[in-house]
Amino acid sequence: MDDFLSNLSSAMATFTFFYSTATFVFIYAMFRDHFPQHLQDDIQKYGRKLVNFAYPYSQITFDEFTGEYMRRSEAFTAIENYLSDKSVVSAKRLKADAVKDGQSLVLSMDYHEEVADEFNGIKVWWSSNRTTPRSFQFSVYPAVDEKRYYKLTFHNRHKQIITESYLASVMNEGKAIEQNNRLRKLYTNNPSKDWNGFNPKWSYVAFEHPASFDTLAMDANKKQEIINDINKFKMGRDYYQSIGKAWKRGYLLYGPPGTGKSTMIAAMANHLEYDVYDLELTAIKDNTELRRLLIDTSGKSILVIEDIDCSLDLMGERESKKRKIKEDSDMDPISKKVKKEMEETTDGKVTLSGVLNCVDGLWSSCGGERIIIFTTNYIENLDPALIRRGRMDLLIEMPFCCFEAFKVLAKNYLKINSHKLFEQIGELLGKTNMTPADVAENLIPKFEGENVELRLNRLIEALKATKNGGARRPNQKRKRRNSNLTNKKKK
Ligand SMILES: Nc1ncnc2c1ncn2[C@@H]1O[C@H](COP(=O)(O)OP(=O)(O)OP(=O)(O)O)[C@@H](O)[C@H]1O
Ligand SMILES: [Mg+2]
Repeated sequence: MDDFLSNLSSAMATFTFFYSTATFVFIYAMFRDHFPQHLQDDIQKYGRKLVNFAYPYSQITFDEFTGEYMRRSEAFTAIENYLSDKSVVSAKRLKADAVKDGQSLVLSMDYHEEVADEFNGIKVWWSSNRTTPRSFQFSVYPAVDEKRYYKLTFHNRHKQIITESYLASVMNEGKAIEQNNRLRKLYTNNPSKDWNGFNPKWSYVAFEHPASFDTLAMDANKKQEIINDINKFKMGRDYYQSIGKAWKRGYLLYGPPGTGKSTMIAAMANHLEYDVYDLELTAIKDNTELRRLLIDTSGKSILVIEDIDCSLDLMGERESKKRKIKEDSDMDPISKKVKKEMEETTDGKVTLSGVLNCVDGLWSSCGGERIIIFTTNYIENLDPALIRRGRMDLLIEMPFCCFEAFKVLAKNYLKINSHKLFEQIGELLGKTNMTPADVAENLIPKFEGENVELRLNRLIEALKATKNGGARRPNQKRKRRNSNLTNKKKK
């Protein structure tokens, strides 16, 4: 009997629902067809006021993926981090994600959970949501049309303070938490032929290079100038905004092999706590691919292009341009236009000026706090127009080992600040071109327990041999090798 009654009441409820919906649709159609437009507008206006009166709350939605290229939204990530702690306290259902490559766990609220937050005495509510795919799909990968988003709900009368102050504080706090949780990464670009939905443009390993400015061997004043420059850059958000310049800086490191260019990049990345993108230009076909790669990089990062003399065709870039102008002057205007388009799109070989233009254009418009570093062993091969101020902000020479640099290496490798043999070594270094890498090699113990004096004497012998022409020539031609920054297998 109970079953019968409950079935009857549910049937009646369904009937009532359909009946009222049909009535509403009918009345709405009458209203739309027969009422004059101005009356409809007034009624809608008052209707909205009534709804606002009955439900005086506003909502803001933050989607996980946004924009034409469907990049993961920075706001979404910041909110996720911001809500992490609050969720642990108040949400009933939590999700766990591994961060720092599985070294620790971050908890966040599960879908369709809600947590409350307070800002200057104002109460707001955050909910975590996802829309599931419309059709059933059997796949091991996440559904492509699944959308995740956060929704913020607050009273209408607090709209101004929420949109102007609360959200900014959520973003700042969320980004700070992310900075603490994240594992710093060294990215390398994959060959463009392999890019697809499941193979990303960049692969990464954990960036665990131990270099620091303390262990970097070079002239102390020069080192301090570089540290000041990058510190000023890191703190310069408002400055760059006030002068209307993109928040980016370009360095060119030049010097013979083994003078510490890659070590300097690692020291900079560690000092700034930035990720590193090691861009291998030979794996890219044209400027379009370069643009796609650069769009896929994040802020707080250093983009490195090592050995540009080996990666790019820089020699005579101007010469070939001059030649082209002469050839073009013999052509009719239509052929000229077609040729120009072909050169810009299909031919589109990557050049240093192409890279700089791309970086200037993209980074001026999408986010800041980025450094680009080029390295070369042969600065004399670069077109002076490309390394002028404004294109490269600072040229940093990494020279052969001087006495001051040696003292840093002695402290690193031998744990000493002075020794009776230092004077002789200083004299020899003044007359010899030996790289810090070669000096370091002589200071490393060759057998268990080799003492300091033996190692210093070996260095003295090597310096004497170099002085007499026995050392390897630093200016030998060579091909681009794997970056010295890479320290682990890719993921
Ligand atoms: N200035 C330096 N300070 C401390 N260590 C250095 C320095 N220069 C070289 N070394 C040591 O020598 C090794 C090679 O140096 P590094 O790879 O940084 O040279 P490089 O200038 O990048 O050379 P290349 O032009 O061949 O890429 C480093 O692993 C480091 O141990
Ligand atoms: Mg190097």
